[in-house]
Amino acid sequence: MANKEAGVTVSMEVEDDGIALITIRNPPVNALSLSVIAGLREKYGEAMRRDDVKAIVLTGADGKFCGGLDISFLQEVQKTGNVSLLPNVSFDLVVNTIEDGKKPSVAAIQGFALGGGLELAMGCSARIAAPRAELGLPELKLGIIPGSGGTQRLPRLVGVSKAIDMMLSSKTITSEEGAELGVIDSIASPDELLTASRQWALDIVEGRRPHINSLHKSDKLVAAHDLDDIFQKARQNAQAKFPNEPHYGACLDVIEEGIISGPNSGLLKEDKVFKELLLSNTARGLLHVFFSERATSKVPAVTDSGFKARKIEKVAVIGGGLMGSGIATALVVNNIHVILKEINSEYLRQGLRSIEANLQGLLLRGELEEDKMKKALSLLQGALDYEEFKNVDMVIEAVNEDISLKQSIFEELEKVCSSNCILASNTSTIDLNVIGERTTGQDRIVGAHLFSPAHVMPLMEIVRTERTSPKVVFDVMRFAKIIKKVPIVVKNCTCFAANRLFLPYLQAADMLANLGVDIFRIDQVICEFGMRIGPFQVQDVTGYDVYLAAMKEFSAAYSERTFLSPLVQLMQESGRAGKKNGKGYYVYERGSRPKPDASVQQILEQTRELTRIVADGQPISLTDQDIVEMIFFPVVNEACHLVDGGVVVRASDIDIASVHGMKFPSYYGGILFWADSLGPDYICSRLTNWFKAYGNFFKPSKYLEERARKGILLGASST
Ligand SMILES: C[C@H](O)CC(=O)SCCNC(=O)CCNC(=O)[C@H](O)C(C)(C)COP(=O)(O)OP(=O)(O)OC[C@H]1O[C@@H](n2cnc3c(N)ncnc32)[C@H](O)[C@@H]1OP(=O)(O)O
Repeated sequence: MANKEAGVTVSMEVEDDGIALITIRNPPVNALSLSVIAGLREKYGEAMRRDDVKAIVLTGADGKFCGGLDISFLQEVQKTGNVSLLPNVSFDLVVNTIEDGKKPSVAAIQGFALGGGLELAMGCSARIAAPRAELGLPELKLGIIPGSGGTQRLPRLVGVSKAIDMMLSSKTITSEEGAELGVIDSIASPDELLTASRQWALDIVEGRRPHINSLHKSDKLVAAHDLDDIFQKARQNAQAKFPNEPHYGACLDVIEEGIISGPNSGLLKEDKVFKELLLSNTARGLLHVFFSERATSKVPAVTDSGFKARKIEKVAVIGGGLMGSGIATALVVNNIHVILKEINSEYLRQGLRSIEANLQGLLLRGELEEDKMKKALSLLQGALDYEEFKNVDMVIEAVNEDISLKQSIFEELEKVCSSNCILASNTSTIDLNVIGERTTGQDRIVGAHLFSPAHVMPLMEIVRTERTSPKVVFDVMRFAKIIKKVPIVVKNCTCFAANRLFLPYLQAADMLANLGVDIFRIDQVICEFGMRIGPFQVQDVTGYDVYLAAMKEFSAAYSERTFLSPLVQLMQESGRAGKKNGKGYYVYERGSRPKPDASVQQILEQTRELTRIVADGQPISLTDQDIVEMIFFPVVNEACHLVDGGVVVRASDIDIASVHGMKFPSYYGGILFWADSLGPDYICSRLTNWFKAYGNFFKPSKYLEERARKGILLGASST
C-alpha cells in the first residue's frame, strides 16, 4: 500500500507457509502515524479475509520494530485541543483486530518496541525478539500514560510491581530481561528472527503452542492484600519523586482499575485518562522538551554541510578537580581513552581517586556494571607532563577559572598537540577569545562546557567563536552524543547561555533577601515550584568561591543589569564556605538533612544595611507567586537577551539549557515555554513595575518589550 507520507508504507507479503508478514516502514523510527495506523488496519483486514493466510507476523523495517505513536501528531492534537482526532488504536486495532482477530499474530521485534510499539506487540499472541532489543513504555516521560492497553497488558505479562516500575521510571529493558520477565517469548538472532516468528505463528495455528490473549492473563496478578501494599508504596514514591506531576498517580489509578474491576474497565479508564492528560500543561511542556532536545542536533552550516565525523578515541583532560574528574569519568564510561593531566603527583592521585569514586557511585546506583567499571578504569591514564599529548584527538582543559593560567595552557597545547587536535576549554564563564589570545591558530579552539557533576548532568554547551571552524563544532557535537550529552551550540560570550540564565536566578534570590524576604521561605517556595533545591542551598552546594568568580565575570560583561549584593562575601567573611565546611545558609552534618541556620540572620541584616533597598526599612511583603515571578522573570528576561543576541541557534535551545543546565522543571517545557504560557505581556508589565521600584536588574529587554507589545510568543521564531 502506498501512503500519503513520503517513504511510509505498511506492506504485506504472504508466503506459501500461509504466514502474512506485515511490515511497518516509517523512517526513522517506524512511528505509528495516521497513515501507518490506516495501513495496519487495511493489511490486517486483508489478512483476515484471505483464505491463504493462516497467521500474521508483525514487524518493522530497517531493524526497528516501532518507536510508538507519532509524537508530532500528538502535538498537533494538543494545538487543536481536539482529542477526537486521535485514532482508536487501543480498541479498534489492538483489541478487535490484532488480539481478538480470528488469526493469531506474532510480533518479530528488533531494535526497539517502545510505547505504542510495545503495546501493539503485547496485543499479539507472542513476541519473538532479537538480542538487546529495547522494550519499554516511556509515555510518562512525555506527560501522558500508555494509551493503547499498555497499562493493562504489561502487569499481566511481567507482574504488577515490575510493570509499575517500568512505566513510572520510563526506563527500557532489554529483550533478554523481557524474556526473563515474561513479555518476550523467545530470543532469536536477527537472521533467524522472521523464521522463528513464522514458526511460532504456525505452532499456534496447529495447536502446538497456546494462543495467548495477554489482556486476560491473570497468573501474574498478585493477591489483593499484596496489591494494596504495592500501590500504596508506589503512590508514596511517586508523590515524593514527582510531586508536581499528577500523571504518575493517574497512571497508578488506571493500572489498579484494571486489576480490581477487570481489564475492559481498565482499558476504558486508560483511554479517558490518556486523552485528558494529553491536553495537560505538563504533557505540552514535556512534548516540547522532547522535540527541542532533538532540535539541538541541527545547526545550520554545521550539520547540513556534509561533514564526515572524525573519530575521537583518545582525549586528554587537564585538571583533576571536581570538573576534570567528572569529565574524565563521563569519557571512560563511554569507552574513550583518557589521559588525566595534573601539576603534581598528589593532585594527580586525588584526581584519579575521584574518578574511581565516581565510577563506584555509578556502580552502587546500578548505572554501571562491574565489568564496564573495570573496562573504564583500564582506559584511564595519569600524566604530569604533555608527553602523551601528541597522540590525542582532543584536549579538554578543566582548570580553575583563571584567565592567565588558561591562556598559558592553550599556548602550550598549540606546541605539543598534533595540528588537527581539537583544543577545548570547559570554562563556564570566560570569553574564549580571551582564553585563546596567546594562541595563533584559533579555528580549533572551542568551548566544551559540561556541568557539575559532569558524569551525571546531561548538558554540554559547545561554544564557538567567529574563528572556530564549523567542522570542529560538528566533531564536538558528535563527541557529545558519544558521551551521551545533549549538545547546545552557542555563540561565544561571557557566561554563555546556561550561566547567563543561572546567575540572574541567584541574583534575583539575593535581591529578595536584601528586600527582606526570608531566605528559607524563598528556598521552600522555589522547591515547591519544582526546583530540586532552592537558590540559597544551591549557593552552599556550588561553593561561594565559584559563585563569586562567575559573578565577577557576569557583572563585568553585563553591568547594566547586574544586581550586586554583598551577601555571599559576608558569608565568606564569617567563616562560612557552604557545604564544603558544613557551614552555609544551612548546617550540613553527615547523615542528616541540611538544617536552616538561624544565625545567618545577622549576616542578612548586615547585607540589608549595606544595600538599603528596602523602602522605609520595611521588608516587602510577597505572596508565593510573587516570589516565583520575581526570581524567574529576570531569568526569562536574560533568555530574551540571549535569543536577541543570537547566542543560541533557536529559542528552544534556551529551554533545553534551562532544563538540563539549571534543572528548571522539564514539565514546564523550559524557561521560555513556561514564560509563554504566562504571556510575554504579563511578564513585561511585572518586570516594568519592579524596574521602577528596584532598578535596572528588572529592566525588560527590548526583545521582551517588543514581543509583549506585538503579542508574539517569546519562543516563536522571528520569521
Ligand atoms: C498511545 C501510546 O501509548 C502513546 C505513545 O506511543 S507516545 C510515544 C512513545 N514512544 C516514545 O516515547 C519513544 C520516543 N523516541 C525515542 O525514545 C527515541 O527516538 C528512539 C529510542 C526511538 C530512537 O532514538 P535515536 O535513534 O537516538 O533517535 P532520535 O534522535 O531520538 O529520534 C530520531 C528522529 O525520530 C523522531 N522520533 C522518535 N520517536 C518518535 C515518535 N514516537 N514519534 C515521532 N517522531 C519520533 C525524533 O523526533 C527524531 O526526529 P528528527 O530526526 O527530525 O529530529
